[in-house]
Amino acid sequence: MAAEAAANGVEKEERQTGIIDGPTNPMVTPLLTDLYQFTMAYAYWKGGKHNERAVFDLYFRRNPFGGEYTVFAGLEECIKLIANFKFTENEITFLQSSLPPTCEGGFYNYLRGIDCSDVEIHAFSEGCVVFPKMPLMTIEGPVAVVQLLETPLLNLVNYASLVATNAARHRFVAGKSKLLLEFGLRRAQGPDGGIGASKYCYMGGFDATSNVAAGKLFGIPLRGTHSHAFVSSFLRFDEITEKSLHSCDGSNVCEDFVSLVQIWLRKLKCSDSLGGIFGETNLSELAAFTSYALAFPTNFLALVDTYDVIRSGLPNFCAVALALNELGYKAIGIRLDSGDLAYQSCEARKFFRVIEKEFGVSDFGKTSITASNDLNEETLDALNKQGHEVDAFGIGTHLVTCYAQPALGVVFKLVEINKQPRIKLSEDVSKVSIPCKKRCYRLYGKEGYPLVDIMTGENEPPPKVGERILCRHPFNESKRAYVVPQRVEELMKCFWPGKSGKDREELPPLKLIRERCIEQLDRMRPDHMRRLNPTPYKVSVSARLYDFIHFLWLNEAPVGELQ
Ligand SMILES: Nc1ncnc2c1ncn2[C@@H]1O[C@H](COP(=O)(O)OP(=O)(O)OP(=O)(O)O)[C@@H](O)[C@H]1O
Ligand SMILES: O=P(O)(O)OC[C@H]1O[C@H](OP(=O)(O)OP(=O)(O)O)[C@H](O)[C@@H]1O
Ligand SMILES: O=C(O)c1cccnc1
Ligand SMILES: [Mg+2]
Repeated sequence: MAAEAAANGVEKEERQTGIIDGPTNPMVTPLLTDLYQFTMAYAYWKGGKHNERAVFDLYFRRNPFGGEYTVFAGLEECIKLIANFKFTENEITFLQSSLPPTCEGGFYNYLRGIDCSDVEIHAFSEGCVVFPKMPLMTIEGPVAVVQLLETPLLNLVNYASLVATNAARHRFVAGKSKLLLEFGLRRAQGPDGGIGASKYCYMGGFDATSNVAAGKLFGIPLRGTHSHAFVSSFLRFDEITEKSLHSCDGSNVCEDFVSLVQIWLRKLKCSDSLGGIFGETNLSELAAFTSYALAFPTNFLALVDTYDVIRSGLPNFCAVALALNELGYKAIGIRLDSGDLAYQSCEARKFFRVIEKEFGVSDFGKTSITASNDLNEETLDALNKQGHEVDAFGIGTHLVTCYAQPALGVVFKLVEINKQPRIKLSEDVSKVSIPCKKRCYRLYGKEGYPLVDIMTGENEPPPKVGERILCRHPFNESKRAYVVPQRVEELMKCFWPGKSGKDREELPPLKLIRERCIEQLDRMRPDHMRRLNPTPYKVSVSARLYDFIHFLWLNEAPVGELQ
């Protein structure tokens, strides 16, 4: 394992060519592709076609999760791959042993020499809200090289965009004021799934992750509580040997914090307003909470459902929180991880408010309530409908595994070769590709909302503010509309100029991408965003592009013969 890691390190060093770092995951190499990309590359090379200039579009056909929007994610990792795309000798040797022995040696010399310096990439900015059929990325370059990129680019964009969209959808249901914590690492599809989930859930609007490696790699805020194991690991109070605690301002020391907690529990039991709600609480749980508070007096948050939330966890938490309060500390709150989260959160809030009033502890009623346990869009929606008092949600399995829809169908299709537009036909009209190298615009209406996205041919004049333009459904003749845009936004920017001499768009830090994503989602018309029967956002082509698609379609489709 160590030798392998060292070898990977050497390979990585050998590969570094650009000023852009390599992909986050060292498994992302030019070999992370399907075999058929190499066999096609060989056949292109053998046929002398490998340097023909090709244009591919990367796009998807349907929004995920029954919604009408998608968040585009994964671009930075794509550019990191492109910037460092170079075969190592070791990889060439492996390829030589994997392709048929009839493949000529000259091909491997060709592979040795290739990189992405002649590849040009235009793309939407990462974190943008995107829609079906629009090219998210356009990749232009020597056909054999771009062909090799198909699988890794799809791999880097598919899950990233899916999980970022899932996160955005969870944020939408939870509401802006809630703290959203991604807790999915243990359930994610392997280490890369876990790291990717943390990065892209943050991008899609989560506030923090429990994944420490992701915190280090991407600067995502880290948050966490503790587990049931910590609570059940305690049997008795006398396990706590170091009982002293400095007051928050350091002015005095409480020599026996354990006794102070027990005094507060008795006070709670005797309280007029709380009397009768609980009797004997679980004392091993109280020992666990006390010990945790001694370890983290400024960050005390307790998981209260190990034995019984109302009869034990809640009063035990409050006893510790009030003892901390006496020393000038403010407890953070509780986490609920089972049972009826709406009911329990409301009960907990009542309990906190009573304490605030009865013991005069200001803001105790606002003590934070975190909820977790198999949460998803539906449960968040159900909690909202019932009414709840949860301030923060910890979400794992459903979020990171994209349980509701495990894949986004992003595809990579040839749209032009040697300046000749190409089309892929299908019985299923939604699968017909849109030919040509294109330009993409978002047209905004009077109210400031995006109205429609439109694709035009590369050399068509762009839509102009205040000028009426016909927007046509790419395949359905009767669906068309005139639009007078109040604002026109060109959507694709050059992220990798190749030899074009264009400026390269900078890759922004994750935090800025997240801000862009949140801002774009906010700017959408609400009916596109609602969960039930959202209105589809219109994606269109110019009249000229429409005519050209259908001309090419007729040209390429064989005429049937009836017998
Ligand atoms: N008020 C509520 N309305 C709708 N769904 C809820 C509500 N409260 C909790 N849930 C959801 O109900 C499900 C309860 O699951 P389950 O029965 O497995 O948990 P539990 O038995 O309470 O907890 P555990 O088995 O983890 O101790 C979870 O998916 C949770 O998110
Ligand atoms: O439920 P998720 O959305 O995946 O969130 C993460 C879960 O992971 C932890 O416990 P774990 O599930 O490991 O054990 P538990 O089911 O017994 O709580 C935590 O207590 C949450 O319940
Ligand atoms: O910090 C937590 O509470 C946490 C982290 C991961 C999974 N479940 C909970
Ligand atoms: Mg669980």
